[in-house]
Amino acid sequence: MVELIDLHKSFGEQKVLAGVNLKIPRGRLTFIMGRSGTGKSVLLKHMIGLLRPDRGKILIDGEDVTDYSPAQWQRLRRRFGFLFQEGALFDSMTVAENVAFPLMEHTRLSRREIEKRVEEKLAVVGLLEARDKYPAELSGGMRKRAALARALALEPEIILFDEPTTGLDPILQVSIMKLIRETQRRFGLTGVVVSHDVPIALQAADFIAMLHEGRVVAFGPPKEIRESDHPFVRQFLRSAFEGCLPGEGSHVQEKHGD
Ligand SMILES: Nc1ncnc2c1ncn2[C@@H]1O[C@H](COP(=O)(O)OP(=O)(O)OP(=O)(O)O)[C@@H](O)[C@H]1O
Repeated sequence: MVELIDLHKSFGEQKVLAGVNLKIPRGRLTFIMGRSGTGKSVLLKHMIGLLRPDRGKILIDGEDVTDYSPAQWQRLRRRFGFLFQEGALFDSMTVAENVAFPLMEHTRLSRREIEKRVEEKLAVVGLLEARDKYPAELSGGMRKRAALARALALEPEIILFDEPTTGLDPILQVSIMKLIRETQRRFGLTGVVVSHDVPIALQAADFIAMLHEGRVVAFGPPKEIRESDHPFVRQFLRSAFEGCLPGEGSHVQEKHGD
């Protein structure tokens, strides 16, 4: 569905993407992982035309969209939902108004249809009760759920999450990830998650792409990634489990212990 071919991107002297090849499988949840500053968000932004590559191609459903005009991208983007790190809600709007916003901007649905859609999406994320609250009155987890409802409002085929669990306590991290996973399955969405969280990724992902030094150095289901013999992948997984109590994560440490 989304295919990146030999994608290159530099900012001035800084080379960020150095030949990324990645096929995002349709209807599955793919995690993009890698160290901080390695270009995961930059990669995500190429998928929705917010950045243009210096070289390489972006295919969506087999169509080359690399040189789409801003107007073409804008139309295409209606098929995407986003939940960005800074994906702030509008503070001056209630939860329901926030979810309604993209519908008012991008559709010709009637007021009643919009209200119905907003209710549906708030029900999916368990926030119906908070519909008239303002973002400042919500906890961090509720804000993420509201942002998820907003991302779902346009009923996208593809949904992109940039660090959806950052800033939440470990229990909320798991519950948000579960919600993302359930929603993705329920609607058969193509999901892309950028995350640092190895245990969550190993549990929730259908596929994991490991980005390192500007390239995807490993791609596969969690089991394959776990068994990868790529030195960076091994180091990345091992670091995630360092500090665990003996026994926890030891399968990774045993396998990659050196
Ligand atoms: N618009 C831009 N202009 C200049 N440099 C940029 C721009 N966007 C990103 N960069 C640089 O590209 C590099 C990769 O950034 P990116 O945000 O993609 O990293 P990341 O892997 O998502 O990091 P993190 O995990 O910390 O969020 C960084 O060094 C960043 O400063």
